[in-house]
Amino acid sequence: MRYISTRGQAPALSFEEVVLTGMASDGGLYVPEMLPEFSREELADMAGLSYAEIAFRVMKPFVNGEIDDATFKRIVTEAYATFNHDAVVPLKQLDANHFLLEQFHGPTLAFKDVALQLLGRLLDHFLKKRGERAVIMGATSGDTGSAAIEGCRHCDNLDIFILHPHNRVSEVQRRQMTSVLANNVFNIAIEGNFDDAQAMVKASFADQTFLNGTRLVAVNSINWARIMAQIVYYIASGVALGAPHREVSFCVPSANFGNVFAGYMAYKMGLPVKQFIIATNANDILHRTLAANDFSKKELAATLAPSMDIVVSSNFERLLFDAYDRDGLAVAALLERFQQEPTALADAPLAKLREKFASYSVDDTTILEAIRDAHKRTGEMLDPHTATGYWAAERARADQSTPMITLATAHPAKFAEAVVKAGFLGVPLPPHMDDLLEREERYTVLPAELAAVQQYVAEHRR
Ligand SMILES: Cc1ncc(COP(=O)(O)O)c(C=O)c1O
Ligand SMILES: N[C@@H](CCOP(=O)(O)O)C(=O)O
Repeated sequence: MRYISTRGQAPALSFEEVVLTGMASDGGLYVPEMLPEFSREELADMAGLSYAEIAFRVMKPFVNGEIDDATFKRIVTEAYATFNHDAVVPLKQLDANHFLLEQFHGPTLAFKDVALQLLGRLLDHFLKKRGERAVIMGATSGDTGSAAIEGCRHCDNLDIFILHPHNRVSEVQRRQMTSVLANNVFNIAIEGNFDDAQAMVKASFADQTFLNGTRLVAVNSINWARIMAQIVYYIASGVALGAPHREVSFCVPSANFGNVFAGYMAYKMGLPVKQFIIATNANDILHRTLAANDFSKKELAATLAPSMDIVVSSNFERLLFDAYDRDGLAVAALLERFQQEPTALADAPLAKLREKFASYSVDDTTILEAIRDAHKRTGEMLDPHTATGYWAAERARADQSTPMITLATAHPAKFAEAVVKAGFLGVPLPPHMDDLLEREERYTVLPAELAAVQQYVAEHRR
């Protein structure tokens, strides 16, 4: 198994190399040259296995023998032992055919833990084996940051720099990052938005001279290992609800598109999926593109679902690569146009996407309505991101008898503002975060300027 760039001009990499990098040198993202496929029998055999065992089976072909089976199994088992639910991502039935896939039982209460508990351990494994150090630069709209810090902070070979948009993440999210006072963890509050932070991280991959030869590694979903780990829960939840013998659909609160793209990979690997519903907040580029072929930037809006306040959706590039029949040059040309001016997809790729994907955009008022409605109908308290998915799924499934699995991407305790605005008293933090709001914080505020950020990283890395 080799990994190739979505823009077709960068060297192919091994699994180890792809884990230890970020973007491809041509500005693209890495994807497997060929996807492994599971037969119906192999899928059926996974029903009833532990999450760690399914994870091992699903990810083994991607690892390609570059980690021996016993070691990889240990890494996977340790990663998922950090979750406080035996099922890791349990399914909760809301009604006859609507299910929530609860992805917030990890250490930092959002779906990012599923991949980052694994990625931290993979980085530790490969860096120790090589006797190398590395610098992590990550951009976060609130959830990736704490999950990356939690997943990687025990790796002494890593210095972790996380950029979050100043005053645009929830208090709980900020404190989850800034109260980690380890000497290899550096939080930078950017005077800008998530897109600014993500652009600076990507620019740092494109020109790494400021690091004088030290390796730069990504923890965002531009790193293929993030997607790989996220494929697992689609397969695990699908087989739990009867796949491959029946189809399932998924509704995914989406922004940077890593989560739903992982679902699409699961489908391409053999999981029978009828449809993917993409739910966005008011930052609706994914919805506009699918519904109206309007692939254009719009000013970023601050919403009640702040982790999805993203305009430039990184992983959409991976889907475009597939939709454009893996023509890297066509993808590169489209994305260069997109950076300059409003653009549109060609007819054939758009038609291909519409075969499998539908989309909804959910504004703040509707998010609050969805939180209230879900609570009244099912007794569940949803976080505002999950609420976008719940609302979209309820609309989308009106014409479907297929089980609908809505991804519950975060715990409501992380987003008190929305919960209170919806008319509730709030949700307590779990015991391991009881004193979060009293913990000491450490972070540095910087302007949204690449030179300032790179200078900070160069000066502070150990
Ligand atoms: C809680 C939550 N839900 C949904 C999303 C959207 O996921 P993705 O960026 O993979 O589309 C994010 C982050 O982007 C998130 O933090
Ligand atoms: N919502 C994310 C944004 C970054 O997405 P990623 O999946 O590419 O890491 C966050 O919470 O930081």
